[in-house]
Amino acid sequence: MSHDLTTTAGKIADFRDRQARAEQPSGPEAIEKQHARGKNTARERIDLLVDPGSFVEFDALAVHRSTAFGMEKKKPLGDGVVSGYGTVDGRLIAIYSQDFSVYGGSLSQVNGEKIVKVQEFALRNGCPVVGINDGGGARIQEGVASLAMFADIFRNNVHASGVVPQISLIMGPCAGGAAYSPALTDYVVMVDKTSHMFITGPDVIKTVTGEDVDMETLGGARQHNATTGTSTYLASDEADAIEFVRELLDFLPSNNLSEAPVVEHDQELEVDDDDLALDGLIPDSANQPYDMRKVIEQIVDDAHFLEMQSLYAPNVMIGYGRVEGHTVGIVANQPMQFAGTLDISASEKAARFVRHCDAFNIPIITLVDVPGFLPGKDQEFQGIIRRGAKLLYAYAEATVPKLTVITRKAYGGAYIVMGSKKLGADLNLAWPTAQIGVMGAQGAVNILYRRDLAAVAEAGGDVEAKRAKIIQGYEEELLNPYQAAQLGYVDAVIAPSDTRLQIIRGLRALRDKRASLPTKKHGNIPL
Ligand SMILES: CC(=O)SCCNC(=O)CCNC(=O)[C@H](O)C(C)(C)COP(=O)(O)OP(=O)(O)OC[C@H]1O[C@@H](n2cnc3c(N)ncnc32)[C@H](O)[C@@H]1OP(=O)(O)O
Repeated sequence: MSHDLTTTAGKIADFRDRQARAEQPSGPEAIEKQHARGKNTARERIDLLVDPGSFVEFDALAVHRSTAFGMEKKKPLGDGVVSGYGTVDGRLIAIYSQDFSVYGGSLSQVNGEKIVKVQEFALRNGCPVVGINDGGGARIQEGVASLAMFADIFRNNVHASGVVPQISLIMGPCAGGAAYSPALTDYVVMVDKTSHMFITGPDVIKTVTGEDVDMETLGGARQHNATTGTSTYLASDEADAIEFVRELLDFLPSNNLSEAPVVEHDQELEVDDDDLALDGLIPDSANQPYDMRKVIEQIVDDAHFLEMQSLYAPNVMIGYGRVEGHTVGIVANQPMQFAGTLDISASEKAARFVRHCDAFNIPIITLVDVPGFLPGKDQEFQGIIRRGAKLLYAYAEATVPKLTVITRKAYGGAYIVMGSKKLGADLNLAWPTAQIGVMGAQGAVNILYRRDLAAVAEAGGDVEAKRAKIIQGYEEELLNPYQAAQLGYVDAVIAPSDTRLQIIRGLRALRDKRASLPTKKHGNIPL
């Protein structure tokens, strides 16, 4: 519609037209097509995420500059990404959301510049960035101009890492090099069935290797949550994904110089019945599992634990809770899964979480019941030495308050790794059921008493009775918390029922902790 642009009314009307076109750059059919795929539009997603009416858009009228393949004839306003800032529970976030209806949400030079603008806004103003991905990667028609924008985005991702939280929502395809931007961010939330991430797609794989694989198997949300560890959370639908992100943001500070929001919480400083239940948690037999989640839930306010990567390496649990309204990061061995051993996946999962907490001033509570690193050729050949070392590195490097509670087993290298005193934990507590030692009784006795046991066998004696006796002696003498307590490597042995109160007091005491590392450009974590 043409307006009389010599008048103010005409100019306003023309502006309104442009606004309307920018809101629906591909028309109502494209919106219906998106809905038919079970997906929201780019704008609907932003509306779901931010507080009502808080979104302020940047570059709604931007258009691409390409002329290849007749592109000049189709220049949708906004160029395939909606970007700007808004608030979540009143706190500022920067946001961009790819619009699949415009050139498949692909990244052009112009819409890449829009994303870069949002990243730079976040870095300057110290707010989290949420990127909603639903696109076909580099815009093919723009060639290297598009690839170069990815380089800008990746560089910004890296520069923002540890300065502002970065969260990626994958709500459609995220393929090729494009997948590396989410990979560089702190959290990757995927939606079951409708989101896919891969570096090379099924067609390329078929051509190069001859393998047949479908998109869901190759890079679906379940695969990235359970197998690759790329994704933080498997959302059942888009609303669930957005709810998770809103809650996650609530646990995090806006940047590395600010504190996470503190929630009013009246904390009872008396041992209550739920605390007392922990006294009966540990089974008499060291081989019997129990659910470490019960300990976590007893420690955090309202038993509310927001777990990250719950489907990946479940032998270690990581996530956020609050204690007296303050955010804490929890790292906990889970005896219900592979006896709580540390394998490569668990080590890497926990290491990255510890580093994230450290970057954002979030105290770390470590709950230990670990029989050791997972033995086996497979783990050794895949580099458990190099990759397990990441967790050591992360704990030793972290300067935030670190509290460790040993509930049962803490053997060998795994004892050292899991927030041990000499690795730099501030407060180390152990339950009377703790077994701190170089290894479990069975292994120790087999090594130390091999000859004695062989001699008994040769003499026709009862080897098993002898073994049981030595094991009992070993357990009584060495597999307890008291040697560590005598040496000062645990600060106190406490009743399980005292754990919540001790953690509250410990966190209060450590609230103003100051610690720093030697000045350097950066360390060189084994990667
Ligand atoms: C650095 C990097 O990013 S390298 C990666 C480069 N990108 C890729 O390899 C992915 C290319 N795209 C695809 O494989 C597919 O389009 C998918 C998987 C993303 C989506 O598949 P579908 O859901 O079947 O959608 P479809 O293929 O019809 O694409 C939708 C529209 O987006 C367009 N489109 C998709 N990807 C791109 C792209 N990278 N550049 C330009 N246009 C694209 C399609 O041409 C199509 O346009 P049309 O509606 O005008 O026909």
